[in-house]
Amino acid sequence: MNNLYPIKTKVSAAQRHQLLNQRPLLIWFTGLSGSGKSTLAVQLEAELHALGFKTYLLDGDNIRTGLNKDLTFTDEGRIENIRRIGEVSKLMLDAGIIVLSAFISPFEADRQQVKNIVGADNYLEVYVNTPIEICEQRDVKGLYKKARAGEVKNFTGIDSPYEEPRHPDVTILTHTMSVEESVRELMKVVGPVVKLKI
Ligand SMILES: Nc1ncnc2c1ncn2[C@@H]1O[C@H](COP(=O)(O)OS(=O)(=O)O)[C@@H](OP(=O)(O)O)[C@H]1O
Ligand SMILES: Nc1ncnc2c1ncn2[C@@H]1O[C@H](COP(=O)(O)OP(=O)(O)O)[C@@H](O)[C@H]1O
Repeated sequence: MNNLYPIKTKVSAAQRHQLLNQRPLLIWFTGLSGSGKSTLAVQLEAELHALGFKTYLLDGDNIRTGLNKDLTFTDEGRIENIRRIGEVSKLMLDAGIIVLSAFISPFEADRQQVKNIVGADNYLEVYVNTPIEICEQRDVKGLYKKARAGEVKNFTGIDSPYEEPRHPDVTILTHTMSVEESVRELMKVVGPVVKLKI
């Protein structure tokens, strides 16, 4: 750090967390486009919120249209996208929030970097493992069709790589499970970590 002197606040992270009465956590969803990241993150957030947890969902639409609107889908663009999201997540965790992040995040090194940024204890990786054939059949946004036609370049799984997570905390097979079953699986893992208030 060059000539930078971060201020020392009077309120500590622990005090903020105590006031909110929860343990912050980053729930990091990774998977192909159309795998089910947003669907699961939206539903899981709704369930946590209904139980009284303070949450925030970060996904492509609220980040790539705002903070990261200068970034493309080249490898470099994706690397910087994930780095910034890791830093934003860190700030939100410091504030005491349970953060749900839904980004393709195709590179293992970048996911590891996020884990390092926020601290391993605060990071829970969810691999939304849906075969590309199923994602392509779903084609929720019509992007696979465009990518096959060459109208969208550097599309993940077609002409841009997706590296499978090596050690995900949870793997969800959306092609064999309903959304409800998948969220129940997630709650089983997330619940004990954030210490459900029941
Ligand atoms: N070339 C290319 N490859 C992949 N995805 C593309 C591309 N162009 C646009 N989109 C749309 O952008 C969403 C993925 O953005 P992410 O920020 O999650 O991508 S990444 O993590 O930086 O790889 C992705 O959203 P999801 O379908 O929710 O994954 C697409 O809607
Ligand atoms: N078990 C499941 N979990 C998540 N999505 C599922 C599941 N089964 C079917 N789907 C469907 O798959 C699609 C996933 O789209 P979306 O959540 O936008 O994916 P992504 O955010 O990864 O691009 C949705 O239409 C959703 O209804």
